[in-house]
Amino acid sequence: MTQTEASSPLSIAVLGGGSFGTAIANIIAGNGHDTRQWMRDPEKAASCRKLRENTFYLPGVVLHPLLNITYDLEEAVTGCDIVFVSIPSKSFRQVVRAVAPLLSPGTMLISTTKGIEHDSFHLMSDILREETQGMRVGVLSGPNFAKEIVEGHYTATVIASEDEALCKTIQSVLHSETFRVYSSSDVFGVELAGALKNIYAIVTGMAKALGRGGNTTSLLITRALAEMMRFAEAMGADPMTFIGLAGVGDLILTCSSDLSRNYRVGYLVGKGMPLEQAVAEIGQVAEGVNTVRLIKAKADELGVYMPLVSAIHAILFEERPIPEVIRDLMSGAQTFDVAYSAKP
Ligand SMILES: NC(=O)C1=CN([C@@H]2O[C@H](COP(=O)(O)OP(=O)(O)OC[C@H]3O[C@@H](n4cnc5c(N)ncnc54)[C@H](O)[C@@H]3O)[C@@H](O)[C@H]2O)C=CC1
Ligand SMILES: O=C(CO)COP(=O)(O)O
Repeated sequence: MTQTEASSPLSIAVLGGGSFGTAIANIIAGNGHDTRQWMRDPEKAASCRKLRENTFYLPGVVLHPLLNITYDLEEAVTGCDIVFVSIPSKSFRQVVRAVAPLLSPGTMLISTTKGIEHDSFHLMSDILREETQGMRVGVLSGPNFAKEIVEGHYTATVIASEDEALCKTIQSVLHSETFRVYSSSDVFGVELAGALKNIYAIVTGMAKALGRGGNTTSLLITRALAEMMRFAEAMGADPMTFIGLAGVGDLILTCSSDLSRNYRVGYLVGKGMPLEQAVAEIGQVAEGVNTVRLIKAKADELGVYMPLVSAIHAILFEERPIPEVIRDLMSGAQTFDVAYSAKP
């Protein structure tokens, strides 16, 4: 597929019946493409088709007439040029494995999932490459609340792929009057940024619950960025990616709004609710909870200094009292503000 081909209508599937899958599918249908959204639950699919509304995840939003909703995976992906995968990281591999034999060679596979696979530490693009052969792979990530996208708030995101033509196609397919798509060739950095920022949304949500103000939020977001960049560098990603939309852009958004499920988990735990109950209360995926465990283990293994990750891990999984953890954080060594320099 070339850039010029993207201007004619394409066949595009979105896997996942949640809030983000629905938001993305609605944009694509709005741009005139043959769009199919797959959700595994036949009853939910029938309800969305009948009501032209996803009352389960995005109530109040009218689904575009060109959006076809199905629970039949084969029907969803057969003959598709592009398949977006909007499935939580926990089930991502299982769904990709099921869809792989149904895809034509050269299909563009785009992950929108901001998480890391449990046990393997694989990112979603790794899974796409491992479970399929001969496909073109990309990652979509950025400051993108599904609810705000469908409400038409001006929004931008990032498509990351080493395949420049793929980036151009995705820019064309998603671009609208209210939605812009920037490109990056740093797949690993963009994907890592999307997963990492969820951790700090839990932290800032907790700070809000404890009555902390703007100074504290700013302190947390800025030091979170420093941690993210340090970790990225240790993992071989380009730290500069983290000053873009998928890095600091998404960090600011998710750490400052209770539209974020991760922020809300942090808020509820900060108010004294047990973690499991907080996760159940949210009722949608909060990827950061699992990501905290994985990043803490990886940072320890690599010897990367990540005091905020250690602190939130101690609160969520080591039963350390919040005031004690905050005291430790505030009494840590006072080091340099900015560790990166443009100077040689
Ligand atoms: N909601 C948002 O504003 C944004 C979400 N994302 C990311 O997109 C990914 C998906 O998130 P959401 O759509 O928000 O999640 P969600 O919690 O709203 O929905 C998840 C969907 O996946 C489905 N699902 C779960 N396990 C499945 C399985 N085994 N087989 C088939 N379907 C399965 C659920 O039934 C549900 O329809 C997450 O990784 C999230 O980080 C990215 C940007 C924004
Ligand atoms: O990634 C998001 C916005 O960019 C959504 O964040 P949550 O998963 O915390 O809701």
